Amino acid sequence: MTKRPVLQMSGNNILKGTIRVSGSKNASLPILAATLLNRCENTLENVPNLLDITEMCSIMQHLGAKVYHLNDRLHVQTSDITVNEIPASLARTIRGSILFLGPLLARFGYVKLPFPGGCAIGTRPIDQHLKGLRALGADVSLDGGVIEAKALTGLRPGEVRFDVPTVTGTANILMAAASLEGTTFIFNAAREPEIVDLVTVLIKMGALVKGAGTSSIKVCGTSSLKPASHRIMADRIECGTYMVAGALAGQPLTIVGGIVTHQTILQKKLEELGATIFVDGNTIMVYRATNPRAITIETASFPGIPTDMQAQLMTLLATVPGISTITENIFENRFEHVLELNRMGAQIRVHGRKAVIIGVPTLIGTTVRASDLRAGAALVLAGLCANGYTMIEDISLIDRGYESIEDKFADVGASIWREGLGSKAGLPRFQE
Ligand SMILES: CC(=O)N[C@H]1[C@@H](OP(=O)(O)OP(=O)(O)OC[C@H]2O[C@@H](n3ccc(=O)[nH]c3=O)[C@H](O)[C@@H]2O)O[C@H](CO)[C@@H](O)[C@@H]1O
Ligand SMILES: C=C(OP(=O)(O)O)C(=O)O
Repeated sequence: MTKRPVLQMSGNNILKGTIRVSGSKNASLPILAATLLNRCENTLENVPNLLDITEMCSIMQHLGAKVYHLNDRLHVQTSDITVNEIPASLARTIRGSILFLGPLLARFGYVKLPFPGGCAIGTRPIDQHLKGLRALGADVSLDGGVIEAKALTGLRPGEVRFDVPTVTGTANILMAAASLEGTTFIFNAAREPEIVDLVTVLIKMGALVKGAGTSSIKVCGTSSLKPASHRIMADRIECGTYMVAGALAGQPLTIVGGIVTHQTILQKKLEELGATIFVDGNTIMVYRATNPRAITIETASFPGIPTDMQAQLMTLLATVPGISTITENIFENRFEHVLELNRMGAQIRVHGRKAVIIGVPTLIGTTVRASDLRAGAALVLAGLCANGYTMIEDISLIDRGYESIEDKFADVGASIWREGLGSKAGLPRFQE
């Protein structure tokens, strides 16, 4: 009988040594989708070996792209894309599948795509993506969870004004606009670093883009985009997760390969809590908070505390004396990890969007379940510091976004291992 893999760890770990941050999942996904625009061979470095990337590449291959590794680079050849529909079986595996909407519509004037998958953390509407594409001349309909968009005479540049800043929505409009002759304006755009990384690639392809990283972006597109070669930025959520691990158990934990300027607010919060952090260039050294203080956290879009760090921070606050609070402002249903942390002895109550955390002396190891990617990461952090043995089930959710998490923590002294069939994240490398 197949035994699904689990992560196991013995508790009270001290983390000492150097841990390296991989390439960003949420930057790789739109950049992979953007390669559909130029009908060329593109070369990407630092693409992380993650389940979400494997799924994204499978969709690219379904569409007709050739995707293969050569000397640690991912080559993506998009000359022969013939398909402009994605079946539900592929689209529902990842949130990133929504990122094909803009590029396929721009390339073919038609796309049919079921609602995307991804972390179950709220309703995750896509009305802003559709509003943006309509502003560029698309005729969009929704039928039984399937999106169909047409622009039979082609999309046209225009003005897109988002009601809420959406990361993947901004990426979709940027990609479509980059391939349209003329100027498109995007207002209330997302300012996340992953948008800046995507824009860097679109500029390499030949689009002129101003304002990435601010809420107003101007795109002068071209219908003859060139091939691009790009090194994906470091994963700021993985980096943040290790910073929290350092604040929990670092003696010290040294994090390399991240981008310090992406962590300004997180660093301030960890220091407010009592962790000691030294920064030298992009090396971040984090010492455990020995006399931690309760703090208040609110998630926000960049440069605020990311919603993707909320669960990990909750683990950190679970054993801080006093009463801390976390308000989740981005997604309305992102507290599933509370049940599992409470199972480990935490005292957390949820009141709508606010979690009230009464610090307990220690967490206690037990069997828990990852309900989504970051909830899974939060449980890894909890298990590393708890008293006794912890087992985490449903770890494929963790493999969506953390490359070799158990190897990385084991290399800095943690007692953590994976068991069960398909034990190593088991991600197929695309053929050389
Ligand atoms: C693949 C990827 O990059 N995923 C990230 C991306 O998700 P994703 O792009 O799905 O998240 P959005 O930025 O779109 O969501 C931000 C907010 O806007 C709302 N909204 C969004 C779109 C829309 O059409 N209508 C609408 O109301 C959402 O409900 C949410 O409240 O940004 C999130 C917020 O930083 C991160 O947690 C995810 O890790
Ligand atoms: C929510 C996340 O991912 P996705 O948007 O791909 O579900 C995440 O990375 O934390």
